[in-house]
Amino acid sequence: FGEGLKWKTNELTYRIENYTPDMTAAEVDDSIEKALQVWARVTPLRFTRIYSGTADIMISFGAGSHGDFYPFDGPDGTLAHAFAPSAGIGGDAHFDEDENFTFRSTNGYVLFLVAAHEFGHSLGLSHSSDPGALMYPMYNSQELLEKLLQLSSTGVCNI
Ligand SMILES: O=C(O)[C@@H](Cc1c[nH]c2ccccc12)NS(=O)(=O)c1ccc(-c2ccc(I)cc2)cc1
Ligand SMILES: [Ca+2]
Ligand SMILES: [Zn+2]
Ligand SMILES: [Zn+2]
Repeated sequence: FGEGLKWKTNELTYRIENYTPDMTAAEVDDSIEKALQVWARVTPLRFTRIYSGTADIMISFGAGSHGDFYPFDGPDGTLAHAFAPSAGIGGDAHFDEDENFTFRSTNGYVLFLVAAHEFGHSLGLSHSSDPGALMYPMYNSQELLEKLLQLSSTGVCNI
């Protein structure tokens, strides 16, 4: 997804375009904000939420073919994808509505973790080979959830 590009400014806007029925709107908002905070802690970036118009990072849920050239594949498989920094679709993050996203419980995909991973791509990062890394290509909730919750408490981070 066009890795390696960087954002020109440190002030980025994001917009949550729609919600998943798997969680309450407040839980989705909280998951997205926390996922962005993870990156705000380790970069000079600042994220501002907007409620209309076009944001740098447009966040939406969709299933199957949802308007770009990367249709989703039903339950499991691809969970989400995000586009590297650029105008238009760049930075946008799409989440596969056919997945069961959860707030904190592990009987589904923890939205906070998937979003944090996707926003890494939105910032131009590619995958890491370190299995403990947030940008590891495989979703592994337990270890990372502890690490990220510890991060949000101590501020130390080795993503
Ligand atoms: O990696 C992704 O962002 C997507 C899209 C994708 C597929 N191949 C590539 C290659 C390069 C970049 C993105 C993608 N693949 S995915 O299977 O939907 C996927 C999403 C999130 C995660 C993930 C979530 C949470 C943690 I912690 C670590 C990984 C792994 C795999
Ligand atoms: Ca899927
Ligand atoms: Zn998409
Ligand atoms: Zn990824």
